[in-house]
Amino acid sequence: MIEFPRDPQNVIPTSSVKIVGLGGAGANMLDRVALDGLDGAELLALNTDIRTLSGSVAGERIQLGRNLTKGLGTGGDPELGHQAVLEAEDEIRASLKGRKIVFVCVGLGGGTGSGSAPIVARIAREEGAFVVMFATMPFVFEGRRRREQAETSLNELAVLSNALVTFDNSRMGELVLAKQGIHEAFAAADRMISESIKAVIRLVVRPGLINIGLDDLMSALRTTRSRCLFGSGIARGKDRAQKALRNALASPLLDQGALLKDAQSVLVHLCGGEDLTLFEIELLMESLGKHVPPSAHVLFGAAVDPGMNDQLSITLVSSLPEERLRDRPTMERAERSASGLEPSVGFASPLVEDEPDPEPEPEPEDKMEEDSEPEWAPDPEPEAVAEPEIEEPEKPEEEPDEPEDEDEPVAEEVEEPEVEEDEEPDTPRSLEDDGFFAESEPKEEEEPPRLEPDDDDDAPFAESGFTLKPVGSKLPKRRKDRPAKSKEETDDFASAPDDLFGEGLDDLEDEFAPKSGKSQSELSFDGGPKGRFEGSDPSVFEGEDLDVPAFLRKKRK
Ligand SMILES: Nc1nc2c(ncn2[C@@H]2O[C@H](COP(=O)(O)OP(=O)(O)OP(=O)(O)O)[C@@H](O)[C@H]2O)c(=O)[nH]1
Repeated sequence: MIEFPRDPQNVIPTSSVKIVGLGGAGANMLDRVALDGLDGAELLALNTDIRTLSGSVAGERIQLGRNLTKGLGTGGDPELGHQAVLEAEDEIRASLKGRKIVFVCVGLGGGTGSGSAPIVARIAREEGAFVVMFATMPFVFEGRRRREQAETSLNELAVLSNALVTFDNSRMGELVLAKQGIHEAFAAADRMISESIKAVIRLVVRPGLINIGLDDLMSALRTTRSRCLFGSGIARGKDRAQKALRNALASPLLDQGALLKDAQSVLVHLCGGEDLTLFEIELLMESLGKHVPPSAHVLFGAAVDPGMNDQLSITLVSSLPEERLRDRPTMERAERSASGLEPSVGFASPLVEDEPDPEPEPEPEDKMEEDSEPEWAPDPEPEAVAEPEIEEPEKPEEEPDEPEDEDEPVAEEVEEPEVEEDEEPDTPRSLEDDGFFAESEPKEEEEPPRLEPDDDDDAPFAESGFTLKPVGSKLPKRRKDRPAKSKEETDDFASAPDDLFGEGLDDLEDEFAPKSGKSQSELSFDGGPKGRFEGSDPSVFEGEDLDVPAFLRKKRK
């Protein structure tokens, strides 16, 4: 018999792939991709801020707006970002020349990223590349202005990119615990994005038995105003196909697989070692079929990689229109609320399906398998990688699955989960307003914070599901008479966390300083009973009573 070697079709060499990071957030995402390790693909960082640019691990860096911003950021002005990138257009074009596929990572909402992303997409398209845009939307607490800037840019990107993958930072903030810092929230978001980028690159770049082409990818991510649904899991050993699928569905971006129920197309990629069997593939696809609608267009790809040894990985990519996302939690929360199964707001943990999956699964739920782990593994904390409850019979009393979160009852108090964009306050919310200084409140433990149903300030948290808990009315409001700040101070988010926390502490000091101008009265140290020394002679040395504290003796002189 003559052996016919299968030729991997449509393989894109990694050398024709470039990953571009725009602005501060893009640079951080790029760093994450590089640190997580991605062989072959070249990295290019573009930024106005020379300080951030020089710290980037990207092999290639281009400064934007050399003459315009002179090495500084744009201070949150997308128009400056737009002009700045035009200054470097020739350099960027030269760098992207000949690339077949260009991935662009950007955090929308600031000036450089929002202003330059559409231009970079245009240049890459003009050079003949397929452009996949990974964009984050700002956290809710960043305020309306940033969100509007992000929306404007997103609208342009929807037209200019071939595939647009959006991530909501707020949503990804759910990967960190309430008490973790904002840096952890960003880091968790970056890890998730990095995993998604790597998975998509694997899908289209790695030679496969059944390849997923760029057109398939485009079809899976076609919806313009959508959120990316992504999950990736890996497992080995007995039942590895089932375990890998379960781990992929455990990704918070899939809400335990619940969001796939509305997906119109789902891209599935399997990768295993040389022992990958057809039976495993069939089993896995059959199980997946229970999570996606029968009408969904399932794009399937598979690859054999000897390096996987006995492991099997599955990657799921899909997208869901934003309006569906808005509707869905509302309905689910209302239903659960009515059934008493769930607090009416604040789905801080990934959603659990209302009805258990009828599919009986052999694995016990009480532990994560030793030989399997979700590939994204963003957070060592237990609830982030909790086993999906899709296979368990209904256990209503176990539904709120985060007993360790002492702030959880706060969510139960709120009865009005829905907040429209328009209802956001006009002025950007400060971190103080949103309760970021919970830790600095000394009496936090004694007096648990209460969100009132009519408390508009706190409502955006309900919508976002972001797990940093507000302490509501206990915190001081930003002072109206604060002197105007410079543009960089106000808008350069690259330094925002430190700035904001610093400012916040100042505010707290100011707010709690005595308003009357009177100083606090002093406790008297002398004159009271002296306990066991009562009646004994004072210890006088060189005319000074040593029993009186030194600072009081000084005062008396
Ligand atoms: N995921 C993630 N998002 C970030 C990070 N840093 C900032 N962001 C988000 O990205 C948005 C834009 O921030 P930057 O990228 O720093 O801003 P820029 O595009 O460089 O613009 P300017 O600094 O205003 O010139 C912010 O509003 C945040 O929502 C990060 O490290 N990770």
